Amino acid sequence: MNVRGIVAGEVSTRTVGTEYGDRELAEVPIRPADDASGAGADAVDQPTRVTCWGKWTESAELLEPGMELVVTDAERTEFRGEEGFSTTGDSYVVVEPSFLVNVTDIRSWTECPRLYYLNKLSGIPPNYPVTKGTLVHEVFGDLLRGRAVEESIEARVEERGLELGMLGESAESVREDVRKNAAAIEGWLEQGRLGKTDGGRETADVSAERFAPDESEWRSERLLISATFGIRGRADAIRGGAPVELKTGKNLRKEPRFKDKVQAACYALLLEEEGGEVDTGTLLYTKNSALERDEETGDLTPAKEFSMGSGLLKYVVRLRNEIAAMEFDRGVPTGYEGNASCEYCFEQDTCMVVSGRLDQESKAGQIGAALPEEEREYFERFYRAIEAERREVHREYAKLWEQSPEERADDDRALIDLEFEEMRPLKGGRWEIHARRRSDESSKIREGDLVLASDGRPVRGEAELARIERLESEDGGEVVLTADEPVEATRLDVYPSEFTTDRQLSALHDALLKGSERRKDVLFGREEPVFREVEETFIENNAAQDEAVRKAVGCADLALIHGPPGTGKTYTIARAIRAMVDRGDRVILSAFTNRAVDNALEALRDQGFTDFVRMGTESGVREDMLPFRLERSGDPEERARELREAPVVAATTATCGSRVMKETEFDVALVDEAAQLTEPGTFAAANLADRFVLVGDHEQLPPVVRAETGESETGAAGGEEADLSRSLFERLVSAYPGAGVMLDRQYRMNQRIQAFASREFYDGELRPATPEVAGRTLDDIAGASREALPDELGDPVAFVDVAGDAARHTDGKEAARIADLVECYEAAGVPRAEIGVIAPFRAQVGEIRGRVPDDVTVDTVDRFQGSSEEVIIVSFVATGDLEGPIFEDYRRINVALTRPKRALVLVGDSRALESDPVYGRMLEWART
Ligand SMILES: Nc1ncnc2c1ncn2[C@@H]1O[C@H](COP(=O)(O)OP(=O)(O)OP(=O)(O)O)[C@@H](O)[C@H]1O
Repeated sequence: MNVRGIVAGEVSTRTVGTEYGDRELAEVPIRPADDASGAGADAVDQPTRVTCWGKWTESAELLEPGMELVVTDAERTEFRGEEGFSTTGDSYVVVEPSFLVNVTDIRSWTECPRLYYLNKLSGIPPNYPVTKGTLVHEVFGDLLRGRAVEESIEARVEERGLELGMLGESAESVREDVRKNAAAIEGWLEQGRLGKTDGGRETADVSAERFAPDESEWRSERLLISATFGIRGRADAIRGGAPVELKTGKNLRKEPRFKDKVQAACYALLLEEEGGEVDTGTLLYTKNSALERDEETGDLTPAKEFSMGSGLLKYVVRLRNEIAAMEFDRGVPTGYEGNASCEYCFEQDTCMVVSGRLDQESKAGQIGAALPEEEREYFERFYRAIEAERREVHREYAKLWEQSPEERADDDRALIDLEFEEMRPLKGGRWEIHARRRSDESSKIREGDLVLASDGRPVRGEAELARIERLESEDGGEVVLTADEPVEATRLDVYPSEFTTDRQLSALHDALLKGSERRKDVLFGREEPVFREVEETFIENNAAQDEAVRKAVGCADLALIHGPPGTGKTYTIARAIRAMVDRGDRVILSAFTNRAVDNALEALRDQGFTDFVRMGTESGVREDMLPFRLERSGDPEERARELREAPVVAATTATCGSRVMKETEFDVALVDEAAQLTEPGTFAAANLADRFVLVGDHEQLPPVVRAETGESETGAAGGEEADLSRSLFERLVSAYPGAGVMLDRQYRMNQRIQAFASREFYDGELRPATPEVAGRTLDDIAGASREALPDELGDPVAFVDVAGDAARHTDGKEAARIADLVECYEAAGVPRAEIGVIAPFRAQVGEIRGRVPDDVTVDTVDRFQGSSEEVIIVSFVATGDLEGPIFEDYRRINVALTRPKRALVLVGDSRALESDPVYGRMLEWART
């Protein structure tokens, strides 16, 4: 039986005499979880005790009250009349099982806990050995899938042209390198095909039959997630049910390296959880085959097998527990936890620098002066906040097994209704998977997303990471996926990714540990930002825009452009970039979303400037910008030159944090949608340049933060997450008002429409740019007339009162009324595609979508930011005395109300809305 619960008090350890001699035990008081399978109904919520024997005391000693604990194969015990549980010989003790530790992290933790931490901080370094390693792995996968070796090498090296070019490598020398490593793989596969083992001592007791390499027994790259052990990873390959790991280094001993065994053992655990029996692991050291026998002594066989004992499996779980326990309170390892020797460590210097700069205790010691206290404190705060985000991502993972498929679908986290149709192998070894939808349920899944495609069981079944190439929303709609491995997909799940957390952490690290002193002086308020006088006039007809361009061009450190809705941010950005390029600056243009990046490029093109390259994936970049997209594959030198020499490079902030981009430098970083970026998220772009210009509006959507603010789960005072929800843009606007300009003339809304937002959010300073804008109405649209509208919709701003029903997140009556309104506008001659409907909850979005024609855009506020329509209808789903916030915060209301150009209709329950002061004022405005 498995016991799961929350640690409810202090753990006590002692030694007792048993019939086998003295043994250690640890007693852990726990509160069993509701679903504790073994606890029995009567024991639910009753504190009880788990006794952990022997080596498991090490894990038990890591426990603190509040942590979660799982003991597998526990047995019920009674001791002095008290019931409890105890570990058995088959048990595993798992600390904080919902914290999913990566297999590669467990591997670096065995080398040194500090290495694990350093890897997390600085991300994967851009260097040739890393890229070569990836290439060899890719070729390995290809060979297993039956691709010819030369073809694979050729194609894989070509694909990484840009990356290799930035590292200064030539295609020919890389191919040669990879070829040498691939020889080991090929030789080994060949042996396998002949039904032989490699003859090493470790394999003597492994029968050849068991590994009789029937092709169907092979699988390359397999994503494995364990709910029980809290471990996740991608195995390089699985042969006859056992893990095979590829290492591009050499190993001249008979035995695999210990850390490599640990890694293979992790995969073995993951495979065993699926029901297999794993008793061997194989490590393939590809460099061995590239060595000359007469120059090296030792065992040159690349493949080394070892037998997988239960002792090793338990050991890796204990290692994993150390990581999970340390991460519980987001601690920082010192290196003393392990017994590695710093002397032989390649990372010793980095380790000492990080310890020195952050004044951390470390086994390697410290070098260099510590950062000023405020910077260390800042680092600490943001580190913790980012790690809190990571925890939230892990919680999302846990939902993969905690929620039923229906619950996941209701939560918009999965499409569970697919009918699998067919799979086709693609050139290059990938697969194209076709399926059809059986309903038109909404979900968060979009084209271009990476999802977990499965046979219906994302954790225990067949599951693969797949990209959505096509996703039709209606019943019977087509779904096309591409994946490295075939999977008969009937279900797609949102794949929780730590990508953003990882990138934020390394941007934070780079900003503080590698950033210029001058930049930090300004960021930390020790020096004021400096501006050069710029005499030139850039924009004749808009004084604020013109000043914004002058600030952007003249800043020595930073400039801030505050752009309320429709004030020409994009136009100003394009003008500023041209002015900078004229002065000889190289510019990185970035934004939070692909859409904003493409919009800014479009504005540049409209202004006659096209000397830019667009970084991004094919599915991320908008079609009209694809011709400017920098192809990653090709000749290394050529590709790198294109990136290094372009006067303007455009990419999302996420891409700015990539390894390739870290190899480039710019004079200026111009970042749009900066108010939606966290501070570290902003650094990802700003780190690449000497100066930066942020453009945004902190009165619209803030950065998306998953972790809740307030009390943190450890009970410590909250607030650390709050740092992430405030953008650097917002902080700097209030710290240096003089460094910013607010664009105050809007080119979008009729005067009536903008009045409320101007007063409520922009101190009344937002005005229509021209009389034409101020006086816009539906009559300006060809074929449309306000005359044809019912009286209540005659004014550009209207309110339609619909008494709320009691439901929390939907309102059918309101949805029906909105469908009527859409018809009215259509009848009055407004094209459907010019009508947008905004609702606060996804459920209501679904409710409305079912009632209006497809070409009317219906969505939540977040999806509307940055866009506009002729007519906007807002559904409030307000009810009762407004218990919860409708639009989460008022900034969302600002976004909703500023999307329309010519007509705005608010639909809601006036009694409910009046109970809130801001909505009350909104009603007053809408009704006058
Ligand atoms: N100085 C100007 N003179 C004439 N037209 C302008 C000027 N500035 C902006 N516009 C026009 O106003 C419209 C809105 O500008 P733009 O798209 O740059 O706004 P934005 O602030 O980026 O909008 P959003 O709030 O949606 O991000 C565009 O059609 C643009 O061409």
